[in-house]
Amino acid sequence: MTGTDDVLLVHGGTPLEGEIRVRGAKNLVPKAMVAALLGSEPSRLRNVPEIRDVRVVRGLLELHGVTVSKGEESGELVLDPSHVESANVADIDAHAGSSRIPILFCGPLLHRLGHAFIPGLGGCDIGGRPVNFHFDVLREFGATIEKRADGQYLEAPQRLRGCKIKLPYPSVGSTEQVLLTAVLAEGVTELSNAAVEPEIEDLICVLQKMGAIISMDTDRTIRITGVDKLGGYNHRALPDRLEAASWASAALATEGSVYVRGASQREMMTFLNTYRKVGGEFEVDDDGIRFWHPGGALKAIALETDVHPGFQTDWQQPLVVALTQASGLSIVHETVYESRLGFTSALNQMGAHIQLYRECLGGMPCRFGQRNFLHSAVVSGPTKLQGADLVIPDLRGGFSYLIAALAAQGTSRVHGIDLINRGYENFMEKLPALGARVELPA
Ligand SMILES: CC(=O)N[C@H]1[C@@H](OP(=O)(O)OP(=O)(O)OC[C@H]2O[C@@H](n3ccc(=O)[nH]c3=O)[C@H](O)[C@@H]2O)O[C@H](CO)[C@@H](O)[C@@H]1O
Ligand SMILES: C=C(OP(=O)(O)O)C(=O)O
Repeated sequence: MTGTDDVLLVHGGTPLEGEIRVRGAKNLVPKAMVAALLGSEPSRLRNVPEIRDVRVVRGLLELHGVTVSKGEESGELVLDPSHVESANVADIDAHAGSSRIPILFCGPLLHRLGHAFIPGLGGCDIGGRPVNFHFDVLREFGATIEKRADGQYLEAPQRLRGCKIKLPYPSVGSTEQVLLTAVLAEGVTELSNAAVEPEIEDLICVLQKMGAIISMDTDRTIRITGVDKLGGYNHRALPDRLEAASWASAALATEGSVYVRGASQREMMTFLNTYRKVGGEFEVDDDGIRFWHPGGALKAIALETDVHPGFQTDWQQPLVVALTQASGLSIVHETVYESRLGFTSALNQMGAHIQLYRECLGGMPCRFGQRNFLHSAVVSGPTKLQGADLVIPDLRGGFSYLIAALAAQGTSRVHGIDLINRGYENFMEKLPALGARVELPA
């Protein structure tokens, strides 16, 4: 999509009503695809959504000699890593800035080839997003790393060795880096202060199916006993709890009712508790969750994002739009990313009252409190939103703008909607299916 194709006209004021389906998680599927690189046999990944991040990783894997083809069922990919050793990666620069996933190729490529090249990373612009923990842990395993103008060059002079690592912060990507590296390293790796997001547990399930030996303690410690060889896997990806929560927030903000087929309660417990505190209703059945606005006033809340099992940061932006419709003062403390509240200035242009603060307005001081970042917000509501011209800043901020435009009176022009394809499967079909009045400009 380019030019006017990348703009969506949203005529607001209609509640979202109906049913949509979520498939596998954006934050698991690409990593499970990378895991296939570690195997000596083909892997089958099911419940794969058609989103840009999957296409990007597919391209990268193919460049590295993995044959990726469609399986028998819809949403199934077969990944055959038999030709990795003979791949020609001359075009890898074309993948620079595509997503955050290339950094996770380090361990698998070092095991298979003894070297790896990682181009510049992409991902949402919601903070500095350094990768220092990743490179620190790879050095612990015995890798050498050289930073050049075009990216990072890594080598494993000998087989990587298991080690004892403590992460400075329970980073999702760094935990995945350790997992994807330790499974074939020599000896035992003990990782403390690990991230334990549901997508990480699902990646551990994938690796265990391949033959890895991994245990998880209740105190954020993960132990991995390296093995000499891994096979393939057959796995159904866990559902996307982030997409599900986005549609739930859209139902609340537009005073609608949306059944999210595929949504799973277990991975969404913290979100569901918060949703109930705001005044949203939900009903869980075996196939999904219905979310709705029961009528009457929504309640203001205090909300702090955190690592799992806390309130996931990727749920924050869509829910903030619903909080503009709650009565009273809501407090939001973003503790995972230092710059994830910038999207609120456009909501203010639409009529919201959101004030940002550099202080930690939460129960506990976070890493950003003394560092001059606008990472807390006070949302006063309820406020009537008016349609506006909006430019999408990042993935969840983008979906939040769609929600705000749908909840607003009048028409909004939302620019940059292609970014939403990175993590929301078929959202352009799902919106009208829920009764949203959206159109591409003539
Ligand atoms: C593709 C994917 O799965 N993305 C998710 C992943 O991102 P990602 O894996 O990039 O997020 P991390 O958990 O690593 O980052 C969390 C925090 O740690 C910091 N940090 C991280 C690595 C590092 O080397 N140094 C460092 O300082 C980051 O700047 C950030 O402040 O987890 C995030 C937190 O749940 C989610 O919001 C993203 O949707
Ligand atoms: C921040 C996100 O993703 P990424 O890490 O891929 O930028 C997200 O999914 O909201």
